[in-house]
Amino acid sequence: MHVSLALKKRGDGVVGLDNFNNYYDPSLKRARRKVVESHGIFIVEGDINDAALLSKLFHMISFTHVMHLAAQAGVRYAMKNPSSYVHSNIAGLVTLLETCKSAEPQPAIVWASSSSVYGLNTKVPFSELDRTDRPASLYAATKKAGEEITHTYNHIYGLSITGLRFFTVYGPWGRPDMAYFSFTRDILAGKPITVYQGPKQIDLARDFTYIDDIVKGCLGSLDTAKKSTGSGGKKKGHAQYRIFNLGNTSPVTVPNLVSILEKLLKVKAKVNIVAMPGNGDVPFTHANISLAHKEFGYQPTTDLHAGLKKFVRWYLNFYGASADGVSRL
Ligand SMILES: NC(=O)c1ccc[n+]([C@@H]2O[C@H](COP(=O)([O-])OP(=O)(O)OC[C@H]3O[C@@H](n4cnc5c(N)ncnc54)[C@H](O)[C@@H]3O)[C@@H](O)[C@H]2O)c1
Ligand SMILES: O=C(O)[C@H]1O[C@H](OP(=O)(O)OP(=O)(O)OC[C@H]2O[C@@H](n3ccc(=O)[nH]c3=O)[C@H](O)[C@@H]2O)[C@H](O)[C@@H](O)[C@H]1O
Repeated sequence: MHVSLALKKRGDGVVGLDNFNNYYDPSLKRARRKVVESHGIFIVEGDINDAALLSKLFHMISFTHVMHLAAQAGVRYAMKNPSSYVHSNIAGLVTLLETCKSAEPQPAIVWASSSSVYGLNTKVPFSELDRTDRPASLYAATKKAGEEITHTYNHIYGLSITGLRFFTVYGPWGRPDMAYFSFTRDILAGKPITVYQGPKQIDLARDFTYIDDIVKGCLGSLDTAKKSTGSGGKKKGHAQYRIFNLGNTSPVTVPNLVSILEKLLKVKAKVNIVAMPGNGDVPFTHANISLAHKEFGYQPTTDLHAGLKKFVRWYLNFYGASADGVSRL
């Protein structure tokens, strides 16, 4: 949503595609659709596995770029519904790449990988050159596989491809399954929240990255993603294959996230602290963002307090003062 609005605002033509699945409340997805369509962005309802639909779209429109964000997200849900990750993050990606390599001309592709590919790395901050062969979750493994699969489409068909490893993105219109969102909902409803703790009771920490900073990184990488040199599936010159971290400048612990929310919501949280279950979570993430900064000037400017303040303002407006998680729009 945010990327498409930013592209439209600067004058780009934008067409979106989403299958509006029910991983979380589809009414939130449809509310986003209303916002983007009110700005003249057309959203096609469909699945990236629908090769015929993609082919029809690419015959109708000569896309110069593809910003591929469609995926089954969420680290912990992979243990409940593994096939959804294969469907969207592997099969769906390949279907999209097959369409792009045959397109005339081939679009430059920028797609969302994930900080989770760093898996069980302990060297921080994570650099793009660090090992990524020990994913801790199926989600992470599908994103790592995506990086390997996109590399082959660059190598064989000359597709220009950039992978962006986002680090725990949050902000207005975000995802209800993520901690910042579900904690806000439950704290306001007076329900207990569960805070996971790592080995030896260490606090878990994330490089929480505000959505507006991520959008700037996406547009920066789109602008520097040189168009492919191939056309119609035939490789010509050497096209770009790039990977960048898009994170923040310093990680914040989950207990600190909770205390910021308590202050913003003016409600004391009821916290159950439990040992981090073996659910694919990693104790911490922290990005080295120097490569994205050097290549396209990526520089996050929103710290967690400022970002959560904007998120809470949106949340109370969208769900209303009762904030019971039911949209009033
Ligand atoms: N939010 C984060 O913290 C974070 C961090 C790292 C990477 N990412 C990646 O960024 C991208 C966007 O994530 P998000 O957090 O906005 O999640 P999201 O679930 O809100 O957005 C993904 C969208 O893709 C759609 N979708 C899923 N499978 C599809 C399919 N097969 N066909 C068509 N549409 C499909 C969903 O309906 C959803 O609207 C994802 O690729 C995710 O893995 C997110
Ligand atoms: O950067 C990524 O690539 C990933 O970012 C995001 O994953 P995470 O960083 O795990 O975000 P999130 O679930 O908000 O948990 C935040 C913290 O709260 C802890 N957490 C979580 C839930 C809970 O009930 N209690 C708790 O302590 C939890 O253990 C963690 O320490 C995306 O969801 C995912 O799609 C992926 O893309």
